[in-house]
Amino acid sequence: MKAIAYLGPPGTFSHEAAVAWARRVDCNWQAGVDPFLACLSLPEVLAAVQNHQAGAGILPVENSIEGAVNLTLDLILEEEGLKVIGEVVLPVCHCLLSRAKEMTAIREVWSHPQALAQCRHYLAAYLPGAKLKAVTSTAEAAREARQRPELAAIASAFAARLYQLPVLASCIQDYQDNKTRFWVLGREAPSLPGPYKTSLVVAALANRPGSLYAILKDFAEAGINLTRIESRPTKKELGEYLFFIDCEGEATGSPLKEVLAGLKARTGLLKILGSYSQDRGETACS
Ligand SMILES: O=C(O)C(=O)C[C@]1(C(=O)O)C=C[C@@H](O)C=C1
Repeated sequence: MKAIAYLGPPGTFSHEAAVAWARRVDCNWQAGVDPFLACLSLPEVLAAVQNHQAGAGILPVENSIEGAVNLTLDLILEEEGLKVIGEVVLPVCHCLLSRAKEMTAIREVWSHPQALAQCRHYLAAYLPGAKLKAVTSTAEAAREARQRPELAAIASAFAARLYQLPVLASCIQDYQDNKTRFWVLGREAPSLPGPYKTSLVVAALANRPGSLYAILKDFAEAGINLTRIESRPTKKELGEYLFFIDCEGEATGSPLKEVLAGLKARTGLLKILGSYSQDRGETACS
């Protein structure tokens, strides 16, 4: 079994999602071999899978507070050889980690931009004077907070244990039931029980009235439930969009198979990103 690549360093939420995925697929790891590969960025996670350094890669795709992770959508759109082989829905409980003796001693708060955004109200209420700094991951911020007591990191309880940092406050996200959904990228989906989901990207042939409606109508008439729709600019013309759609069912099974065949003939672009076992979000918090 090859490694699972994730956004590092160790202790990120992506690391927790990688652990959850390894448990789900019941990996039989070789004793003494680290089954996880920490990468510096999302493009590096993808590259590790592309060049066979890793068998799977974990990419955050959406968060219940902040919405889409656009970089992931753009990376997967350009990707040719890999597909979405799974998903992990992770509860995200943010903690304030610091060696500061009291809150008034905190001069800076570091974290991943998504985490800073998810805790916007807390930061405005409790640390209004602190300088906010966006870094590559929550664990990177925790690593720095270990070195500098005037700095606090927003990161997980898992990172607090790993970097031996005091937890000054926990569950500081602006909405309590915070979750991030990750895609697992790879070559072949493992055989896991259903229900299944399919992710795809579609673009209308022309920018005219009813073109998106015509796409959605096919799903509705076939009784297929859409679980998500997200638009991204085509990057070619202002006002032109691609639609990332997640729906229930497998691309090779009826009635989705017939709907996709119909769409292929009538749309400007149809890219199937993958069919995979649905995660009902039962993964436990760190
Ligand atoms: O920095 C981390 O811990 C990550 O795994 C990245 C990331 C993200 O990109 O959204 C993952 C989950 C949380 O939403 C916050 C940050």
